[in-house]
Amino acid sequence: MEWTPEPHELADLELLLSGAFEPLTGFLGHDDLHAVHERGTLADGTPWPAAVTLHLSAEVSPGDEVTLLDPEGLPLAALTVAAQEPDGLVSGPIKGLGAPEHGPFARLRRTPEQVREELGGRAALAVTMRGPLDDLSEIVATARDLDAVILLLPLAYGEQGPAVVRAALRAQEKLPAGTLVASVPLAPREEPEIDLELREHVATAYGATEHLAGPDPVHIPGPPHRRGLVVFFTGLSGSGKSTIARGLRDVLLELGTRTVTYLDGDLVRHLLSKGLTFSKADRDLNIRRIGFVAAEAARHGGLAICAPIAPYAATREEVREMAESVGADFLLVHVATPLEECERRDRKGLYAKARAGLIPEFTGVSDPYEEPDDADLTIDTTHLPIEAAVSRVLDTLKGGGWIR
Ligand SMILES: Nc1ncnc2c1ncn2[C@@H]1O[C@H](COP(=O)(O)OS(=O)(=O)O)[C@@H](OP(=O)(O)O)[C@H]1O
Ligand SMILES: Nc1ncnc2c1ncn2[C@@H]1O[C@H](COP(=O)(O)OP(=O)(O)O)[C@@H](O)[C@H]1O
Repeated sequence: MEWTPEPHELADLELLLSGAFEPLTGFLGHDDLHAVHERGTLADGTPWPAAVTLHLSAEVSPGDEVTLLDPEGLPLAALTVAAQEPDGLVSGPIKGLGAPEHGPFARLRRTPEQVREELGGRAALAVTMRGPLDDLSEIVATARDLDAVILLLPLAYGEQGPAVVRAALRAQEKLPAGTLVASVPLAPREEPEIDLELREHVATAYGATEHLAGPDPVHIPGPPHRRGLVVFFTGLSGSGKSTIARGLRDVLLELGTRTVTYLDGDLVRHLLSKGLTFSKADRDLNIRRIGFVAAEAARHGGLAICAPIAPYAATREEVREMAESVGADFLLVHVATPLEECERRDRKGLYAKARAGLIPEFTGVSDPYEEPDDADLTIDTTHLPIEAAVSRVLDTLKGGGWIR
């Protein structure tokens, strides 16, 4: 079978294949993980600080071969399953099928072996970096004391990856001639001590005789009016989502201070999600697609407005995570007009049809709507003029500093 691992798993896979995670040769299984958590070693006692795992939600059996793909479908490795835990974690040896040779600064992704060869047995001071180096003098002095070559290892992972490599190249220009740079896709670990220990292991694999950890990057988020924002309306059919969303879009366009992307419900169902039904799987896919486009707009500082029913809490949460993962904010507006009122309005005559059994799986009638408990704003439009509803959203945006 084929499987596309998550981004952090793919990063670990690359390090497993390149030898940067030596002595590991594959994803860890139950006994090794237990030992790592308990003692900071593998089951056989070899020091190893961090979990390196792969989660596979499909069921596999020992001996099965799984082809691991990158998000574009390129085969990266073959995993021979040793075991699968009840929670889906899969262990087993892996074999590389092709080097991932694309992406920014791919030419700087050298294997530990290549770097060690270049060092040719000289002492090396490795500096692992997750952000710019603010003090080069300490590095220069340490390298001089040790009579060592400086090896900058930008830990290029995720959105910030290219920026970290650029910081390493800038530092390289100011450091002594002969300073090497190799980019390492090491995903950060949650616990700082474990992250640091893992960085040391990786640095050693690259031939370091000494390791310095660069300073943690300082994340100063931009002011809210420059940050991306996804305003996500959810509610029953006829609750007023589109009416309020359109009103909001128009006011924002009149103000002219933000770039607005309006993902009109009809447009979505007729273009982006054409052909999808109202089954749970298709509704989820519809919402994920909307979330993906909205997050892309917000990634570049845009303000995206979406107004689907989005009946499932877990899927709404996924969209929140998609927005936040690109550094944008997410605002959930629950248009909480009760079913009776939506049905009384019945603008499109759909509730009548649903009651008559002509439309199956109709939200609120014969299909679920999970009320949000995490809404940033809740609006019941039963006795509210449209302008007042739009004003409530605008006030929230002003209050949060998203518009000025
Ligand atoms: N079975 C069923 N259930 C709910 N809604 C239905 C259904 N069939 C068609 N419609 C019409 O489709 C609109 C909802 O589409 P969404 O894309 O917002 O739905 S979802 O978020 O994917 O659940 C919704 O439009 P709005 O009234 O604008 O919400 C309905 O008119
Ligand atoms: N305060 C309000 N906000 C939004 N819509 C309202 C309000 N009061 C009455 N309505 C009416 O309710 C209906 C909502 O329809 P629509 O916006 O298409 O809902 P949805 O997109 O949630 O299906 C419209 O006919 C609209 O005029």
